[in-house]
Amino acid sequence: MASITLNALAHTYTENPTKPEDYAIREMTHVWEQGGAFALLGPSGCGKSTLLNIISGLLKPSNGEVLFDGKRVNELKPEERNIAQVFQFPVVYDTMTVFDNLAFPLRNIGVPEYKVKSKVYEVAEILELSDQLKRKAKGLSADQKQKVSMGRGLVRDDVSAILFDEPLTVIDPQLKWKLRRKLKQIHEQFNITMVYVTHDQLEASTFADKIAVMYNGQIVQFGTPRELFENPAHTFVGYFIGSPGMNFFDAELKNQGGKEALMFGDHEISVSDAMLTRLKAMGANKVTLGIRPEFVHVWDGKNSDAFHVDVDYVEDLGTYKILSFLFHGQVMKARLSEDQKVPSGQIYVSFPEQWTKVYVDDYLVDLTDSAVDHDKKKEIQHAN
Ligand SMILES: Nc1ncnc2c1ncn2[C@@H]1O[C@H](COP(=O)(O)OP(=O)(O)OP(=O)(O)O)[C@@H](O)[C@H]1O
Repeated sequence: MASITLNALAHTYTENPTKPEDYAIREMTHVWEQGGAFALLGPSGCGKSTLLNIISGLLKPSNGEVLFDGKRVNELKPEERNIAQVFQFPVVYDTMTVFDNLAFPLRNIGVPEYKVKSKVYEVAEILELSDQLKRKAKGLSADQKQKVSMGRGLVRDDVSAILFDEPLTVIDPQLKWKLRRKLKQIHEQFNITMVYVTHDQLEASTFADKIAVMYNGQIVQFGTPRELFENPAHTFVGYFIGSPGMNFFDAELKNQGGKEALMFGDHEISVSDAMLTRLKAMGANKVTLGIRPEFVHVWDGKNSDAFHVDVDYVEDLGTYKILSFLFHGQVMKARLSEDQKVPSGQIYVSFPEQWTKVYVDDYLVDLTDSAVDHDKKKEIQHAN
């Protein structure tokens, strides 16, 4: 078991990189603490597999270091790193029995046979494979094979970490949920550092205590599922997490009757005085505002403090409804609870100040950070 540190790590597949886009991994420093259950979440092509392959040693990074428990491992071969990796597609030996497949990683490092037996039985029990041990792997279904693949990752006590690269891709939807729960249970039982790569937010949040959201070769936020939902640090996190994602609209900082205000067309959007002061100090005249559909307040009747908007349509999703409305010509969404009246025509909505997030150059303006910190985050993204 180990912590995994990525220190000023960057990777390019291009021989002579000249611009940030030439990097599959843009410079990042990141720590996966020992024993944690983590997810690496991001869309296709954002660099997830590249990062996993660098950690496991299948790929040599262009810059920076990988450290396990503080020790540099860049020069170690994959087999010397004690990392177990479970891939999208099962890696099993078809001609071997399930028992021999599970025993393989242990026999490979010369573990005595009595220990092999007890460990294989233990892992088979957890994965509900005990009654399959004598079967040849060839006859197993895809999800049983993937369980064997996972088991091969779990049998060794000496692994520093287990990396899962979209491990449930080939699993039936009904079984996915069960296996995800199983993995979580295994994590609690074994206390091994686990990094679970996926493009699926539900998979990430059911498995992981903390999720790293990756976008364009950068980890743009590392936080609990709740933090990512309530306080997206980057517009991409707002857009990618949640269903539907965050509403975004552009606003301008203007002087209205001697006082600064954030305006969206003719509408003044309510943010704190501290935020207005911060934006002025940053020289940020144009900002992006974000509010989750769950936090848009839809009033039942007329309200002088709310915006008067047009209902576009209402989508019924069973236990809740999504209302689409037009706000100054822009389509926005609000989530209605089951018991909420379905509005039509013209209605009143408001955006509670605490849930109206302000972004400058895609990064959250966080009043708990200094203005300098905001610029630093931007700089990191544009580094290399
Ligand atoms: N061997 C390679 N040679 C050149 N470019 C590559 C290579 N492997 C990946 N890339 C590029 O690096 C970027 C990151 O790819 P990577 O496979 O790491 O992303 P990913 O998030 O794992 O995507 P997916 O979920 O589709 O596998 C992409 O632009 C991809 O085209």
